[in-house]
This record gives sequence, C-alpha cells and structure tokens, in this order.
Amino acid sequence: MNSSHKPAADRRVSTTPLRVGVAGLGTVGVGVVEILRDHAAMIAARAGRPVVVTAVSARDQGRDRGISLVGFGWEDDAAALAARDDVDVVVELIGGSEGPALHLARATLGRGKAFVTANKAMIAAHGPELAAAAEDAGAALAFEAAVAGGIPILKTLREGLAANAITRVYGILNGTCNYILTEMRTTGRDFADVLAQAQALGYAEADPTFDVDGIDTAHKLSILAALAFGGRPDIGAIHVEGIRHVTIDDIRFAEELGFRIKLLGVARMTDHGLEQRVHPSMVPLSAPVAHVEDVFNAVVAEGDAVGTTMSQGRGAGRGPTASAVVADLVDIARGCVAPGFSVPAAALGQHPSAPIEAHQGAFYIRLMVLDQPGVLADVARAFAVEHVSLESLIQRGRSAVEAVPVVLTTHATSEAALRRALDVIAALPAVIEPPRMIRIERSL
Ligand SMILES: NC(=O)C1=CN([C@@H]2O[C@H](COP(=O)(O)OP(=O)(O)OC[C@H]3O[C@@H](n4cnc5c(N)ncnc54)[C@H](O)[C@@H]3O)[C@@H](O)[C@H]2O)C=CC1
Ligand SMILES: N[C@@H](CC=O)C(=O)O
Ligand code: NA
Repeated sequence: MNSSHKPAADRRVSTTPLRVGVAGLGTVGVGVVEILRDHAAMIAARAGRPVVVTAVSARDQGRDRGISLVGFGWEDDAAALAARDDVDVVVELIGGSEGPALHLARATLGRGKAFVTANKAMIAAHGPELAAAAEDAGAALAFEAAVAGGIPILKTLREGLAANAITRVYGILNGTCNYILTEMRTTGRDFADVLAQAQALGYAEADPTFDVDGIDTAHKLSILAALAFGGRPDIGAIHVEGIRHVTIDDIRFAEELGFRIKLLGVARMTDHGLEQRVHPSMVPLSAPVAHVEDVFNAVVAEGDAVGTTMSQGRGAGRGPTASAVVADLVDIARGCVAPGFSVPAAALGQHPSAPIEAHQGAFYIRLMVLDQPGVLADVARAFAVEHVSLESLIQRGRSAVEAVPVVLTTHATSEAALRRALDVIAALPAVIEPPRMIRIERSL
C-alpha cells in the first residue's frame, strides 16, 4: 500500500511542532494567534503535527490586543524573527509592498525558512523575486490570504483547476468596496460614512484609498492573472478605476435598468493580448455576482475543460483572512506546498497587454445637463459620428438653470469610439459636469 494512503488508525500526530513567528498583531495577526490557540488539537490532527506560535513582533509590546502573549518570544525588530532558532516559519501581517514586510520576506527565505503572508501589495510587486528565493532555498512561499481573503481561490486555481487552460478570471475582490456599494444601495448612506464603518470593522487597508481607488483590487487581480495565465503580476498593465465617482443616483439608475454596480477585476486573454481591468461595472441582475453583497467576494474562473466555476465567501476581516493564513500553515506543516504561482518563478512569462481602448462592450453614461433646446440632438450627433449605437435614454426633471441627469446606455461598441464621443459631449456648453461612464458587463 502507498504510504500516503495509510488507514486512519496508522496515522500519527508527530510531536515535532511547526513553530511559527508572527509579525504584525493587527486585525489579521490577532486572528491567526486566536485560531491556532482555539483550534490547536483539530489543527494538529489535520496537519499531522502541532502548529504553534513561538514568537511575535509588533510595534507596541504593551498594547492590549485582547489576546495573551504570555509564552511567546518577543522581537521589536520583525526581521529578527527569521533568525530565531525556535521559528520554522514566519507569518508576515504588517502590510506594505516595501519596508519591513519585504525585508522580513527576504530575511526569512534567505535563511531557508518558510514564509506566509496576506500582503497582496508586496506579492504583486515582488512575488516572482520572492518565489525564486523560495525555490532556491527549498522553502515554501504561501499567500492564499492575499487574494479574496477567506476564499481558497489560489489553491483552487493552482490545484483544483490545474487541468484547465483558463480563458477568463474575474470577480469582486475588495470587501470594503463591495460593503460600501451594498450599504449605499440598501440604506442610502453616503460614501464617507460607510467607509468609516468598513474601517472600524477591520476590512479596509491601512490607507483606504487603496480600497476605494481600485488599487487593492488591482493587486489581487495581478496575482490571480499570474496564476491563471502563467505571467508575472503586472500592475502597470491594469486599467484601474475606483468607486469614488459612483453616486447614489448611479446606483438607483442601475437598478432601474436591471443592473447592480460592482467593482470588478477582470482578466481575459484577447486577440490584442491579456486584458486586465478594474472598474465599477454594471452587472445584470441575472448574473450570480450581482447578488454577492456586503463584505463578500466572488471569483469566477472559466476553464476550457470545466467551464465556469464561482467561489464566494468573505473577502476581508479578521476571521476570514486568518482562516486562509492558517490553511497555508497547515499545508506547510504537512509538507505539501506547491509553487506559489503554480509554476516555477523562471517559467513566469510576460504577456502582451491589451489596451483598454481595445475593449468592446456596452456602456452606461450619465450626463448632467441644462435642459436647453437641442442639447439631446447634439449629444445624439456626437455618438452617431462615432457609430456608437444608443440603446436607451432616461431624462429626469426639466430645468434650463439647474443640471438634470440624462442617462444613456449604448449597444456594444469600441471604447476608443465611445471616448471620442464623450470628449465632444463634455465640451458642449449645456453639459456642465464631466460625463460619467460605467462599463456594462453583459457576458457574466
Ligand atoms: N484586514 C483584512 O481584512 C485583510 C488584510 N490583508 C493584509 O494583511 C496584512 C495585515 O492587515 P491588517 O491586519 O488588516 O493590518 P493592521 O493595520 O490591522 O495590522 C498591521 C499591524 O502591523 C503592525 N506593524 C507595523 N509596522 C510593523 C513592524 N515594523 N513590525 C511589526 N509590526 C508592525 C501594526 O502596528 C499593526 O498592528 C496587510 O498586508 C493587508 O493587506 C489581507 C486580506 C484581508
Ligand atoms: N482591504 C481589503 C482587505 C482584504 O484584502 C478588502 O477590503 O478587501
Ligand atoms: Na484567498
């Protein structure tokens, strides 16, 4: 009998623990310590050996975090965790693409020790370099928590979907933005108010502009695309727009038109190269992702053999994120760790990137106009010149002195043509605010 298929009675829990050093005791760090403490016996049984925290590093040793640090070694300098004899694996939960997090990653892998992180900013910027260092050292590099929090999406792509050529991967990848958009729609509360609540719940990044301006989603999309298409994460190749300009009016018009607004990250192989884009999207109410609300994330992966798969779960917050970190630790304790990016770092190529202007799709456009005679004719002419075909038009209110919204949707068209038309429309005297455009995603 193959030794990896022993009957349950033959399996033993080794007494040799996997000793963990945790750097950063904020939202996620405290969650990891709590899970390893509260589920110690269950995790030992699953991992085949105890997984125990032996040392920690944070900025302030005296701060009350609601957990006991008694029995843990303490380091003021996180990088010192890597050098400790009682640490086999370092978990980095500090954040930031450079600085102490990156220093710690290099120090840990340089010593041939395993490294686990939730830090998408760092993996997006330095993932291939760290993966190469891990391979050279024969050590594990794991970052499941970096994408879509508690959803095991990297494991799904790397292992469960290993048989498939992926054609498209997309999803709701930022819990803070999904929470904000959901709350704005369901309660009518304003953006700043809901963002403050998302911060209090531990969902937002240290700098929440990363969330609301789409950067965090772009970090995650670059990692997803790397696993799905075998390229290096390339933030510079991603077209990024956030949710700051989405108004309650847009959310209401979307509902009226049969859509819901979601911040999506989309990566797709096209004839022009790899298309990667992050922006608010009008999602048909018939699409499953339209109903992924609150802090939940969802990732849809389309494979040539399996077809469409969708994974959903909480994308941010203490428990969900710590769940993914601990899952990585269990894999390391078991000794089964695949390359972080599915393939060896040296095999990660660089795909040509498709410019956003090459995007083809339908659009929602909101104009704020003074209702003067001829304005709609001028708008229609600008679209006609660019062969942009209009699908619907809603005008609310009538006033020649106060702006009123005019909402249009188009049939599928080229983004380059649409942008040229909007440039002309923006210059019309009766159009008194920059036109707002939201892409409609029909094929979800
Ligand atoms: N909060 C969430 O829902 C999620 C967070 N992440 C990622 O997890 C990481 C940690 O995030 P959070 O726990 O939310 O952040 P946080 O801000 O709550 O915690 C970070 C902790 O690191 C400490 N720290 C700062 N500099 C340090 C240093 N030089 N040495 C040791 N500790 C230091 C801070 O004092 C703070 O307690 C980030 O990379 C974040 O992007 C990933 C997925 C979800
Ligand atoms: N700020 C992020 C945290 C998880 O990655 C989010 O809101 O999704
Ligand atoms: Na995940």
